[in-house]
Amino acid sequence: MSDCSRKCGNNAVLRRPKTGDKLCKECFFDAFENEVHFTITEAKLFKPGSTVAVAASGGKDSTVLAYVLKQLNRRFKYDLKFMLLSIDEGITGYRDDSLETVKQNRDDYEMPLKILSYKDLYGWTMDEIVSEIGRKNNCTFCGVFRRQALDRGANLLKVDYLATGHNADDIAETVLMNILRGDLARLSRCTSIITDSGDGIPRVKPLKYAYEKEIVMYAYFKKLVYFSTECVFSPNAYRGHARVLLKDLEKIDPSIIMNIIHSGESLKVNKTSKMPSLQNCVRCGYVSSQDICKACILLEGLNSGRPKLGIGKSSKVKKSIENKDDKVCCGGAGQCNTDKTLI
Ligand SMILES: Nc1ncnc2c1ncn2[C@@H]1O[C@H](COP(=O)(O)OP(=O)(O)OP(=O)(O)O)[C@@H](O)[C@H]1O
Repeated sequence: MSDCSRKCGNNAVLRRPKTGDKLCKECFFDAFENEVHFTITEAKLFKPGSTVAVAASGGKDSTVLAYVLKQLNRRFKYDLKFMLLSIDEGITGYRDDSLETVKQNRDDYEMPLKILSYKDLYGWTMDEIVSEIGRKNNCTFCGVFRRQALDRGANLLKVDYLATGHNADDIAETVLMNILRGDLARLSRCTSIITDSGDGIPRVKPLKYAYEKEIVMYAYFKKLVYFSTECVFSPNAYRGHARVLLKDLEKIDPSIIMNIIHSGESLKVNKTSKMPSLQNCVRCGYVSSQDICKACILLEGLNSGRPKLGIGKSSKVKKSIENKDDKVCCGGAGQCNTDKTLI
């Protein structure tokens, strides 16, 4: 390859997927880290002196996130403390292996690690849920439970922020998905770099503008240890379509990813559109747009032998629950997410 475009005197070893610049390794690291730093400072993501839980799956995004945050904290004196928070969904041959990677990250980056499991929080592992529901709708359970589990973990650790490794591709995919579904409520909030989990601990996305391809390159050239196997259960089909579409568009012009994010950020929801109002779940207290939150409904279905209960339309679900004696979410087993003492 030719000379580094930054004229540092080194040979370029890569072409940046985001900008097309030909860079040497050091200049790429510098550019990547400076952009994440810019994202953090522009959005005032963290207050100095705070504690941040990094949601760590062992995958490339959260591994790079933990590593870069540590670098930037030292370089720019953010005065932050970090912890790793992992959710063990109970997926044999996938999460058990990736958690070993997270433990390695814990040692390498000197960040304390907390692991919470679905089994302890909800009484079910994903392996058990899949044996009930099959492979078709299992992502619904996993996504809903993980979101709540991360919030519970952040509360348990008493951190000031929860940082996730969502990258630019993830956000652009979500914008596309919400447009395709006509989901205005989600469309209006999916590009936010800071979101409120409902329990007062903000969720932040420092890699919001980092391209997935660059995250992989950064991890590769830094020789970071991460887990790259796909989940053994079926992927979310709808997101899969948005993903394929985005990858095709990226081939035509990589800046399409940023353009989609910026378009999503600029969208204003028409005031006449009906938006759900948020309240607290009457069972577990978690923030929800319905009387009973999605996690409690899914759990109700599992515990009452009707695992598809939470999969359909919410109006049908409500009717079905009202027709049943549903005073106890977990059938009295004491393992449902109404039991806050579990964490
Ligand atoms: N089991 C988990 N425990 C803790 N955090 C998680 C877990 N799964 C996902 N996350 C968080 O949510 C983010 C987005 O998750 P997603 O499932 O989209 O994974 P991904 O894009 O493959 O990211 P990664 O490469 O970090 O696994 C992750 O970067 C991580 O911060």
